[in-house]
Amino acid sequence: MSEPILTLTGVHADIDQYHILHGIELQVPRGELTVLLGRNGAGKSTTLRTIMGLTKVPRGSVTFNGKEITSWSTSRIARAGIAFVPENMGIFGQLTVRENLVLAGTHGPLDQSRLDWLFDLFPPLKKFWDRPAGNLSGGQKQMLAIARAMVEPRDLLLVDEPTKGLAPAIIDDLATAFEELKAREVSILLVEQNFSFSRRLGQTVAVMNDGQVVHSGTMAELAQDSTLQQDLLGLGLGAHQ
Ligand SMILES: Nc1ncnc2c1ncn2[C@@H]1O[C@H](COP(=O)(O)OP(=O)(O)OP(=O)(O)O)[C@@H](O)[C@H]1O
Repeated sequence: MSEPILTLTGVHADIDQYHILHGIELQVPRGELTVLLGRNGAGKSTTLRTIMGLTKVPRGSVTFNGKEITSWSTSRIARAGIAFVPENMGIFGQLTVRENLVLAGTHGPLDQSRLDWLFDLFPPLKKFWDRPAGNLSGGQKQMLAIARAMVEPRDLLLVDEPTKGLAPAIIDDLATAFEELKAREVSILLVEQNFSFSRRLGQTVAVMNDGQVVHSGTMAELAQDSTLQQDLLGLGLGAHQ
């Protein structure tokens, strides 16, 4: 296997006086989709925020593309090639799709070939180009949020719970969009609680509980092993199957 694009080794993280992550071990293979599962409060969002340099890391290391980025600023981490879609998506509802994308660019005017790449991935963005983003469906808003994060080329995409609050038909559209991203071998780390969505998309999986990764392996192994599933579902995933 080639070197993982991202490796967390013994990562601890604090928010104010609270110790939230207790020694995270996580590897994200290059060109694959990795799912981070776990019950509410397990520390999944904090793990993504920590990768982005948004929480304090008193111990441990984060390595991206062979470079240790643990103490880098968030803007430097983003420029180094990590895109982040937080749970609230961070899109502007009153601005058009085009305006949302223009505002996300940091290197001047949008690159047309990049836009064509994004339209090919997410056709609704082209269709609703001049419409307010607030009028898009929940799944289309997620597509716009991902497009904003990747409006300039990035090597790794972090997405926090994209299915949250979405109806099943919309989740299906979103899964198709992620399959398109996978087909382009974008490296993705996806936080999810929806196990069927995760099983459909994930190649690698890590499961968190109480600020630690308690299981990691292939999604195929987890999908076939009902005992293992039962153990992990016992952590609280069952309600979201
Ligand atoms: N700003 C904060 N101040 C104090 N504690 C926090 C803060 N943010 C998160 N926590 C705590 O950190 C722990 C991990 O939260 P986190 O949001 O990372 O979990 P999660 O696995 O993403 O859960 P969810 O699916 O509910 O978002 C939880 O116990 C949470 O209460």
